[in-house]
Amino acid sequence: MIRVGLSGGIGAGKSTVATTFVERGGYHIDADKIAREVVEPGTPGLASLVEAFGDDILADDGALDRPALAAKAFRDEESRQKLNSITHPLVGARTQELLAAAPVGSVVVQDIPLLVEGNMAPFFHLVVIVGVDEELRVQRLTELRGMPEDDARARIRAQATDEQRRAVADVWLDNSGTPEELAAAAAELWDERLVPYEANVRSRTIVPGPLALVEPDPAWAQAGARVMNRLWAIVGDKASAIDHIGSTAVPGLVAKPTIDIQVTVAGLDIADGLADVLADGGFPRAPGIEGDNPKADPATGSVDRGDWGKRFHGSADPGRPVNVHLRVAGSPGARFAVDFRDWLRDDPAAREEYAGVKRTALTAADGDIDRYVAAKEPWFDQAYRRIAAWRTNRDS
Ligand SMILES: CC(C)(COP(=O)(O)OP(=O)(O)OC[C@H]1O[C@@H](n2cnc3c(N)ncnc32)[C@H](O)[C@@H]1O)[C@@H](O)C(=O)NCCC(=O)NCCS
Ligand SMILES: Nc1ncnc2c1ncn2[C@@H]1O[C@H](COP(=O)(O)OP(=O)(O)OP(=O)(O)O)[C@@H](O)[C@H]1O
Repeated sequence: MIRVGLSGGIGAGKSTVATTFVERGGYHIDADKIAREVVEPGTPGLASLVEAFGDDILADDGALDRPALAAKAFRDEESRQKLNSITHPLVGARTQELLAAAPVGSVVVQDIPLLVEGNMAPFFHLVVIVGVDEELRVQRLTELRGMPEDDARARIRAQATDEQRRAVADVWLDNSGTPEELAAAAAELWDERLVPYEANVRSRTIVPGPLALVEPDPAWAQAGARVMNRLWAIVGDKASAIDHIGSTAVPGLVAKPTIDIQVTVAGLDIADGLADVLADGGFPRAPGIEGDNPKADPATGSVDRGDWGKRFHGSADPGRPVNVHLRVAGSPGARFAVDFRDWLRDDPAAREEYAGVKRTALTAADGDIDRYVAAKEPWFDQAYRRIAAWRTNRDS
C-alpha cells in the first residue's frame, strides 16, 4: 500500500486529478467529503458547531447552512481556528478508520485541501500538488462555481502560499491548461509512477538511479529536505540525526541524480530494527551491503580501524532515486560522510578535483556501479587524510 497526498489551493482542480486516480483504481479518501459527513444533522460535530457559532448557521431543515458558516468562519483567524478545532479531529479520526480498511495493494489517494497547512506532507509516500495562478483560480471559482469573490479570496488568504506548496510537492501538476490536459498528466503519473511504486513497496524492490553525471540542480536541496522529513516521520526518535550528504548536497557539483541521505542511529541493531518500517515507507533495504570500505592513508598505509558498518536502503519510487545510509553515531563512516560534504562545500578546488575524479571513474566503470564506486576509492583514501586536516583547522 502507498499513500498519496493530493492537495492544492482552493479552485486549483484537485477534483479532476482525484477523479482520474479513482477511475484507474485509486482508493479515495476525500477530506472535504468527510468534513461534510461529520457535521450531518444529528452528529455531535454539528452540535459543537452550533454551540460555537450560534444556531443561525442552521438552515430551516436543521442541516448546516454552509455559506452561513463560511461567512462567519472565514471572517477572521480566530473564528477559522475555532472551526478547525471542531472539525479537524473528527476528520482525522474518520480518516484513520478508512485507512485501516484499505485493501492490501491499494494506492490510497488522500485528497486534503489543508495538507500543507497541517504539516502532513511527510506522512505520504508521495505528495502531488495541483497548481494554478491565484487570479485564474478566483476567476474559475466565481464564474464556474458561483462563489462570491470575497469568500474565494478570504479562503485563499487562509491557506498556504504556492511557495509553501512547492516546497513539499514531489509532483506539481499545472492546471492552467484544459481539464483534459490535467487529466492526461494525472493518468500518466498513475501509470508510470504510482502503480509501479506501490508494487515495488510490496515486493521490496529498489529502483536504482541512473549511472550518469548530470549538471548540478538547485532543486536537489529541496528534494533532499523532503526525503529527510519523510525519514524523520518514519524513524522518529530512533535516529539522532538525518543529513543530506553526497554530491547532491553540494551546490555546484556534478552528480548522479540520486539523493543520498544519512540516518544516524545508536547502533546497527537499531538500524536492523528499522528495516521493515523503512521498506513500508518506500525505502527497501539493499541486501549484502553491510559497511563502507575502511579508509587507508596512502602515504603510511595505516587503516582507520573504527567500525565502518552500515545498513543501506534505496527507493521504491521509480521517479525519485534515493540512497539511505544508516550509520552509527560517532563512527568514522558517519563522521566522514558529513565532513566530506562540508569540505566540498567549503573548498571550490576540492570540488573541481572531485568532479574530475567522477568523470574519469564514470568512463572506467563502463556502466557498472560497483566499478564506478571502486574507481573512486583511491581518491577517497587520500581525501580522508586531507579532510582530517581540514577538520582540525576548522575546529581549532
Ligand atoms: C466552512 C464550510 C462549512 C464551508 O463549506 P463549503 O461547502 O463552502 O466549502 P467546502 O467544504 O466544499 O470546502 C471548499 C474548500 O474551501 C477551503 N476550506 C474549507 N475549510 C477551510 C479551512 N478551515 N481553512 C482554509 N480553507 C478551507 C478548502 O480549499 C476546501 O477544499 C466548510 O468548508 C467546513 O466545514 N470547513 C471546515 C472543515 C475543513 O477544514 N475542511 C477542509 C479540509 S479537512
Ligand atoms: N483546467 C481547467 N479549465 C477550466 N476550468 C477548470 C479547470 N480545472 C478546474 N476547473 C474548474 O474550476 C473550478 C475549481 O476546480 P475544482 O472544483 O476541481 O477545484 P478543487 O481544487 O477541487 O477545489 P476545492 O478546493 O474547492 O475542492 C471548478 O468549477 C472546475 O470545474
